[in-house]
Amino acid sequence: MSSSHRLLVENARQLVLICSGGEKYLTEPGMKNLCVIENGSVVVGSDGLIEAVGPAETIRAQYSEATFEKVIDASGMCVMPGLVDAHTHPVWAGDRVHEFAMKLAGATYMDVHRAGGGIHFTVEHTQAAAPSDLLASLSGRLARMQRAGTTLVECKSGYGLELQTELKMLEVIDEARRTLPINISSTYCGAHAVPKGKTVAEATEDILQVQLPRLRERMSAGNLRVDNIDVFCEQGVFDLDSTRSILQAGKDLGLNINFHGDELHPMNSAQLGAELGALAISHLEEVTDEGIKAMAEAKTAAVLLPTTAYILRLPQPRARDMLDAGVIVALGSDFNPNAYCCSMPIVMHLACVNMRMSMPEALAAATINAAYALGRSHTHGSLEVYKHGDLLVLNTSRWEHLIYQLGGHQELVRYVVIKGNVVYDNETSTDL
Ligand SMILES: N=CN[C@@H](CCC(=O)O)C(=O)O
Ligand SMILES: [Zn+2]
Repeated sequence: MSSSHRLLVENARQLVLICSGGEKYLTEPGMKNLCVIENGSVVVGSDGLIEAVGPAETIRAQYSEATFEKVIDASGMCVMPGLVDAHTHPVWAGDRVHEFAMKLAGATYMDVHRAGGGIHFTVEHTQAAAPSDLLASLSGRLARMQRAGTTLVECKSGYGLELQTELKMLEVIDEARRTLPINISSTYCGAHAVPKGKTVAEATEDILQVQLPRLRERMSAGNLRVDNIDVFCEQGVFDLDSTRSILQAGKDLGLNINFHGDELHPMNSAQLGAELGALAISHLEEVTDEGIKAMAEAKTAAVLLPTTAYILRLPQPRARDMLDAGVIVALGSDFNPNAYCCSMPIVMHLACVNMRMSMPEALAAATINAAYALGRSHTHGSLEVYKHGDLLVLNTSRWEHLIYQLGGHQELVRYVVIKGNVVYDNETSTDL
């Protein structure tokens, strides 16, 4: 092969493909047996897509005449797909460090919410913020995530709760998607809380009659891209009926259903999601056996959020029961002013220790299955030919160190690559 290519990463001690048969997701048996090549190389073409992966000597022979814009010698290092964060709330103003102190002193999430804090506090600050300030803080947060290895991230609106601010947030997300290297899946979450002074019925009516129709106009005019619709289905927030009507209306607009369910109380959100053909449901700390069965049958991904259960001291999501039942389990950081974590390696560590997942299961959940939860597993989530050349080079000889070394990703991540371009080069990376 004599043509020019964007990137060659060669001689990786371990090349973790995740899977190699075009799988759109992995369930428990596949998650336990990830596809790993010892001493492997990967080639990314000038279109940013993976052109070849395989044993180093095979790639060397195949590309002996080729030229590359960049070559990374990954001898002694590991290469894996970029991580996928399937659930974040990264657009907001006004941190909530004072509430962290309240919660440490014993207040529950709903105590703070009912007292007008929590999401309401963030809504007030986000409504008042200029789009340029929101974009600046979003960009900084996404850069942090990228340095921790995330190359595809879901970003929600939901701190507006009225048309203008929800649109402002979605526009900021869209601007980030157009201008930053990180891949973004955008989610409309206008039903994140019931605005102060409104009933659930009034809030639902506003979403159905005002917000969604305007969103439809903006999307069909081609000046706003939104991928998913979300609702916080919870006691004291949106009940099952209002959740159903909002999600169905979003689906009618062509959005993927991807919502918060069964977090603090069993709401039968899992059964509702399965009935509506949801692509994913997040949280699920309180999911029932029937809900687990329904999700497995409907192929609705469970996006588990270990930071939330950790910070709020909630019961852990039943990851093992879900995996055993054949549910597609994915992971997300849930980055938001309540759970301030930008690191998927830390999320995987918590999933292993607190939710009893194995390291291969956690990595599959943070790559191919998280991509599935965002409807992107045909292009992301594994190192396979024709997928995006999004990958990490880790300064360690075994990939499991990324999970084992709690917080160690800051030293272990040597390069982050998106579509064959190095977007983070960590010269201070060390292998101890
Ligand atoms: N549970 C609802 N939403 C977020 C929290 C958002 C917030 O507290 O600002 C979550 O997923 O944890
Ligand atoms: Zn959330």
